[in-house]
Amino acid sequence: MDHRLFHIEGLIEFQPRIFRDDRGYFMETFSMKWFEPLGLRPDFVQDNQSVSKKGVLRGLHFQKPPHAQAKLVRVTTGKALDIAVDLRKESPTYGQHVACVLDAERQNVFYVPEGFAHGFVALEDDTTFLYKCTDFYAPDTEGGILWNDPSLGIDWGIAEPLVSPKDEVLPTLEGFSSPF
Ligand SMILES: Cc1cn([C@H]2C[C@H](O)[C@@H](COP(=O)(O)OP(=O)(O)O[C@H]3O[C@@H](C)C(=O)[C@@H](O)[C@H]3O)O2)c(=O)[nH]c1=O
Repeated sequence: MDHRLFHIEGLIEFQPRIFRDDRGYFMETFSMKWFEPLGLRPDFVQDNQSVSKKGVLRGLHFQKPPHAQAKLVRVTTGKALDIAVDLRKESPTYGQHVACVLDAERQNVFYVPEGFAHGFVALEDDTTFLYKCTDFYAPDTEGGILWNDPSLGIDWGIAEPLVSPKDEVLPTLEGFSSPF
């Protein structure tokens, strides 16, 4: 299993080993052994799955403390451009983001710790997005940032994504008081 770090501390991309043979393939999709050498032990308590048509954009979302979530995300069909925006007030990279393409062929996995807003756009039809979370769904604590806030400077690579009404009215970063 290889991993890659980014200019924003805390984000990790994992590339699990895929064992192919005549039957197909086998792979580990999560192991605590990926995290322990990095000094981490995320306590995942919920798994989620969504399917999106090409051009669907979900985000940018987070849950506020005490129900903040770290997420371990991947796609099993299709492809997604995944975005994590650093909302940690004390972080030198506050407001900056990382883009990570998640690809069902590569089977790469992206770890987004607490303190980030997270979102993705489906680059193909039937993009099946799976993720583990370290806290339960707590709708009263949901928050978000507007996906096309110019101050974020995110290149989503798609002109007119399909966005939920809820996500269209999220606030921009200006004047936003981060809970992290
Ligand atoms: C997130 C979530 C939603 N739901 C329900 C509420 C709602 O009726 C329906 C759809 O919810 P949403 O529109 O919030 O789904 P969606 O826009 O896909 O929300 C997700 O977006 C990505 C980017 C994330 O990072 C996730 O944490 C989550 O916020 O599913 C749950 O039951 N449990 C959950 O954990």
